[in-house]
Amino acid sequence: MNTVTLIGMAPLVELRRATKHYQIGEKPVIALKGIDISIQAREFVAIWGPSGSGKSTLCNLIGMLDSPTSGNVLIDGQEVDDLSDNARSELRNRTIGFVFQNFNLIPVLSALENVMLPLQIAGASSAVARERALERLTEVGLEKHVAHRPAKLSGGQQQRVAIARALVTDPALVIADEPTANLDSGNARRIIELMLDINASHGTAFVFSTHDQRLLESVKRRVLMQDGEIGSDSQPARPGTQTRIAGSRP
Ligand SMILES: Nc1ncnc2c1ncn2[C@@H]1O[C@H](COP(=O)(O)OP(=O)(O)OP(=O)(O)O)[C@@H](O)[C@H]1O
Repeated sequence: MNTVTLIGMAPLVELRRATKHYQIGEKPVIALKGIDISIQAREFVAIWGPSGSGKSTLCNLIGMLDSPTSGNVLIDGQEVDDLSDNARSELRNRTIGFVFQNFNLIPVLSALENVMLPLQIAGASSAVARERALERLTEVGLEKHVAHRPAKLSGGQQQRVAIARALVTDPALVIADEPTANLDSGNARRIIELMLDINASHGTAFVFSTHDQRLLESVKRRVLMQDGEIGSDSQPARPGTQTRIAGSRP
């Protein structure tokens, strides 16, 4: 499996002094206050922190789903702002896969058809899409459930389908925004373990967000968000760094 397609000297994704302001009526909301962060190829990064601290906004900027109010986003050293909308979408589709809190599967399609879809949209034949989708569903442990529609699957199984779908185009990076928010603690842990396994075996980089500190035990690089800024408890990307889990929720 050819997962990592961008292996330049530059980070996979870099944000420089990125801010994000929203306007609610008259009231401005400053969601990000000038973030500097680099995600390297093959990294596994947890973005954690309390509700409203800016985790989703940060994930959206890293994944090019949204643009910063000021500052820069670079993908493999290339300024995203310099790209046309089409070039930007093409780069995003080629580089990044997404997993969402609500799974976002298409209810009338089977697990297999859901996973085939990104490849078919990208122009792959049904035969190729089917073969690759089956491989990914097998990797996430769902080879016996390929014909099931989402409603016939548990939450944990639906999220596995969503992970298989995110991986099917062989992205260098998967962004998972609160992927465990709708799962019980056992399934939540298994989803994190699955992402860690895929990261270790295929080199796919992962950025996932959570407000649940208990899910951070196995994750070496943790970025703490606090009021739109990166907090001082964040762990830098250093191989072998393992940190003590602090006792209280952020
Ligand atoms: N589309 C929007 N319009 C207005 N304000 C927004 C919008 N999206 C986010 N915000 C605000 O920006 C701040 C950061 O929100 P964000 O969703 O990034 O935080 P979060 O840490 O992901 O929170 P949660 O864990 O609850 O999802 C919050 O004050 C939020 O209300």
